[in-house]
Amino acid sequence: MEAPAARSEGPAGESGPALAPGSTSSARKHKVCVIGSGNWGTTVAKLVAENTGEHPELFERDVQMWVYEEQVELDGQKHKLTEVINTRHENVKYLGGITLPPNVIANPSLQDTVKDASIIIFNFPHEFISNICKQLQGHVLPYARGISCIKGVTVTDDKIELICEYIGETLGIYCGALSGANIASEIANEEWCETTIAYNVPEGDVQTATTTTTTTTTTTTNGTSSPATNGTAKTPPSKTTLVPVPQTYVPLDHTTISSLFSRPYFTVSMVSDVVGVSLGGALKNIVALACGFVEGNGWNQTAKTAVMRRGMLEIIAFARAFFPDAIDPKTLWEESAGWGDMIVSCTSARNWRYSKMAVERGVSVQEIERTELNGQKLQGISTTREVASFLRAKGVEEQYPLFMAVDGILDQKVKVEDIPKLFRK
Ligand SMILES: NC(=O)C1=CN([C@@H]2O[C@H](COP(=O)(O)OP(=O)(O)OC[C@H]3O[C@@H](n4cnc5c(N)ncnc54)[C@H](O)[C@@H]3O)[C@@H](O)[C@H]2O)C=CC1
Ligand SMILES: O=C(CO)COP(=O)(O)O
Repeated sequence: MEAPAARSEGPAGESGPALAPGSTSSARKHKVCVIGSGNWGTTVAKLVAENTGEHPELFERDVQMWVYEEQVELDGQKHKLTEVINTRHENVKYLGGITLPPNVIANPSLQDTVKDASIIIFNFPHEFISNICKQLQGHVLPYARGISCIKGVTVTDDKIELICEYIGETLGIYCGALSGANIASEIANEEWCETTIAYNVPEGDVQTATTTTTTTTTTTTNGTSSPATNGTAKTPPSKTTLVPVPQTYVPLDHTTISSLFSRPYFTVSMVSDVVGVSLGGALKNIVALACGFVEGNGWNQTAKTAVMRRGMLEIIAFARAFFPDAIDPKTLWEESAGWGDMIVSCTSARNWRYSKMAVERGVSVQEIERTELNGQKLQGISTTREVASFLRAKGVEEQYPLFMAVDGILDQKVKVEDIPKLFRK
């Protein structure tokens, strides 16, 4: 194996802004890293690294990608996954067959990955959030900003938090959310799709005419902005006192964030509804499991459509009940993070595919996750568990019959064929 790709030179210190090659501006560029290297983590690292390479005036070129280190077998020998990624430029375990840009650099150290990063992209299965955040505490720049691509929630007894809220509070930074109808393998193959990024530029960060904490803009791939329709959403008040991004940096606004994620094959819509974007992505995984169960049971598209419709009603009810000031109902209707994600998740994504397989084979979906996914995770399983336990703690489980039925099916206490009875008046 050839030597691992070298790290790029460190960023300039507070007093010495790094100048982009060929840039006439003295603004300090952002250093970007990705925490997570699964199917979606690696895909997002690929697309942002393409952009950091194409926008040297905005971003440092190299993107450190944290890899949960493991051994992989290649040519009859065991190798560290990080070494394989850095030499073959391919994540052979989680995104085989896709060549990564050489400026994606696999790093087994969490602390080293986030060192000097002003933009941190969080992208790993949500069950690891607490452990990872604990290890990151005290190691991120005080003014770093996050984008969570994670679909899930965190629940402690009768308290529920969005993943981006949890990250923000644990690390003392602001964190937005990216979610949409996004199948990693298709995007890695550069097939076109859309996504939604919810980001409220924190007060005190550099602002431009098109980005404020209360105004939403929709930024297209060509960088134009237009007024968005869902500008009424409010972000839950942050309990954290934020350190502003220093004015020496390139402004960290909707335009810069859009430039980091937009690709010709990845259309980004920037909004402000962090709750709608986060909950749409997290809760649709419960509905996707239900759709797989129903289809695996031999029922067809009409039954599945009923489940999707019922599921969306429960998502909206859940958001209104537990995040009452923050959800903008338009997000779920108009954004990729709403109905778009619901449709793709219930017709072709992993939670649907493997829950269908479980019923067809007569085994549990947990067993299928263990035997068929080669380390990938079905987020619907843990999200269902967490949401059901939260609803029980709140004493409102009867108001969410579909969510609770999925929990019962996972426990083998409810039969798939009993689902229609739950909705009889
Ligand atoms: N794969 C997809 O098409 C999409 C996934 N997402 C979301 O992205 C998030 C990340 O999912 P993927 O990248 O697909 O992951 P994945 O399911 O493909 O991979 C699992 C990952 O977990 C890591 N891991 C295993 N044990 C660990 C531990 N103890 N601590 C930390 N990490 C550990 C593995 O190294 C691997 O990177 C999820 O919330 C998912 O819902 C969102 C959109 C699309
Ligand atoms: O979120 C996704 C599609 O938008 C991917 O869902 P799965 O994790 O079920 O593959």
